[in-house]
Amino acid sequence: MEKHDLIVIGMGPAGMAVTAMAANMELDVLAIEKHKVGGECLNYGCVPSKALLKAGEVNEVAENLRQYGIKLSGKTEIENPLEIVRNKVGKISGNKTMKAFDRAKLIVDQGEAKFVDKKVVKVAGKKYTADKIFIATGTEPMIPPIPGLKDVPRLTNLNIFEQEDIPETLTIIGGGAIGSEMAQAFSRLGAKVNIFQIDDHLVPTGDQEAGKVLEEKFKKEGIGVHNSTGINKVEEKNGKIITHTDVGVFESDKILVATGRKAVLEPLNLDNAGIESAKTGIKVNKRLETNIKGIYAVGDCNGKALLSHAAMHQGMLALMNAINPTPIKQFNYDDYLVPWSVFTKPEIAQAGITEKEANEKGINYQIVKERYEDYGRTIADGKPEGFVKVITNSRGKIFGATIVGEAASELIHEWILAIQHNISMFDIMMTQHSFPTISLMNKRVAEKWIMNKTDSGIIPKLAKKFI
Ligand SMILES: Cc1cc2nc3c(=O)[nH]c(=O)nc-3n(C[C@H](O)[C@H](O)[C@H](O)COP(=O)(O)OP(=O)(O)OC[C@H]3O[C@@H](n4cnc5c(N)ncnc54)[C@H](O)[C@@H]3O)c2cc1C
Ligand SMILES: NC(=O)c1ccc[n+]([C@@H]2O[C@H](COP(=O)([O-])OP(=O)(O)OC[C@H]3O[C@@H](n4cnc5c(N)ncnc54)[C@H](O)[C@@H]3O)[C@@H](O)[C@H]2O)c1
Repeated sequence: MEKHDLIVIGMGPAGMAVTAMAANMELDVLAIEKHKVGGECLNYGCVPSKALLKAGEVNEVAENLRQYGIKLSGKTEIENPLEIVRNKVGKISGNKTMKAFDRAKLIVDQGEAKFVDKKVVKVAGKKYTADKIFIATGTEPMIPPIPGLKDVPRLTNLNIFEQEDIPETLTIIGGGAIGSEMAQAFSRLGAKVNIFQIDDHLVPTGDQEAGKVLEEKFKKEGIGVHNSTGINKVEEKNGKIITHTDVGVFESDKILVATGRKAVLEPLNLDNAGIESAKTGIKVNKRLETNIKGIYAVGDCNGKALLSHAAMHQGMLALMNAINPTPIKQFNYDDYLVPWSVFTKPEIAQAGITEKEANEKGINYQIVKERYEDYGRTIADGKPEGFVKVITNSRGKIFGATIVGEAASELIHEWILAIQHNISMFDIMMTQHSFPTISLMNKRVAEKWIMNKTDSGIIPKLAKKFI
């Protein structure tokens, strides 16, 4: 039987991180991918969705040039944005990406890897063994049990980017990350979009107020947002999709289902290796090791965070744990905060806990908020929607930050750094940020925290005394 140092199952962001790092360390790696290298993220997720959002943004800017004093003679015409998106994905997944795996052995598109026992994996009729095995098999779209939904032609992230044209009308079930991003991308490229979701605000895992800012923008752009709405039935009639909801019956050309994800573990035959799993994914400890020594599960398949950067980070940590001879100084996944960003306009980004979570945890906190509409740069840019909201306390300890607005996905990293390394509001205030960057909003909110202090209490009294 062929023996390797490492076997990696699945070549999305998590598996790619393990494979590239291990091969770079001159370990002998076998990576097995049943479909395409790049996984969900590169082929059907992050990359095509961001490319389509960019096409939508460019069209929106072109259609609204008047706000900058520019007149466009004629109208923009939507030609082939989905084809351009596919070309971009093709370019990224080409030689440049594959070069990172030059030193590894890859088995791609030869079927699923399956456990034979805790040391042996089988693919395409051949058995392989390794000292360490990394499972990085990701998730698939979860289709909710809405009557009729399984019987109509439906879109998920797996086929939405394969369409030829932008549909005239699009129903989206789900107002989370995928639903919100795709609603704005397709709407800005000409589709009439309606979102239906059971939650009460867009991007429901995040801050409610931020979700409402996004909803207001969506409504201005003509996107229908139907929160807390049940869907009773979906059917196809004369080539149209008919969606029966609590708030009426809606007809559309296409329907996109974006209602969360599920790990598909049956094909792996985990039982043969005695690996434990739950409904949310493969069970792992803090070191990302399964209940079977030497077998790790990283990325979406363990259900800890459904995000590419988290998947890559987990891959890196698990590999470092696997090659670390000291059982004491292992890398603990829970020590590292996971930021997230939704790339709509305005963007929503989160670090640490939300206001709702602070309440649930009974934390004695105060909120400091700085609005985009009060800052010269964002007004000059024509991007006045949004805010930076920080959950802190009287000593300036930072528990969480929510940003909704232009460049939120960039600004959030300062707060991740602050929370993870115990940097305070005072430290942020004392750090120069160049003017007029949007990042300066972070310093302005820290200054506001100090101003709130100086508005009352001992500081004004001392200032008066010593002036
Ligand atoms: C539309 C969309 C947009 C997204 N946008 C973002 C974003 O902007 N930012 C972000 O951080 N995240 C985003 N995500 C989430 C991100 O795509 C996932 O978190 C990430 O892909 C998870 O990586 P992974 O390696 O764990 O799994 P995956 O990327 O799902 O890769 C798993 C791989 O394993 C393979 N596989 C499965 N079973 C087997 C088997 N038995 N044998 C061999 N191979 C197997 C699969 O074919 C797949 O290639 C988005 C997701 C979607 C759907
Ligand atoms: N920018 C990003 O980082 C990004 C972008 C896209 C996806 N993702 C990742 O992909 C994951 C999946 O995204 P998603 O949007 O599918 O899920 P999600 O968990 O973000 O949102 C699920 C949505 O589906 C709705 N829903 C669930 N069941 C329903 C039902 N029966 N009827 C009506 N509505 C229903 C919920 O109300 C919610 O709005 C996310 O957790 C996220 O981590 C990340």
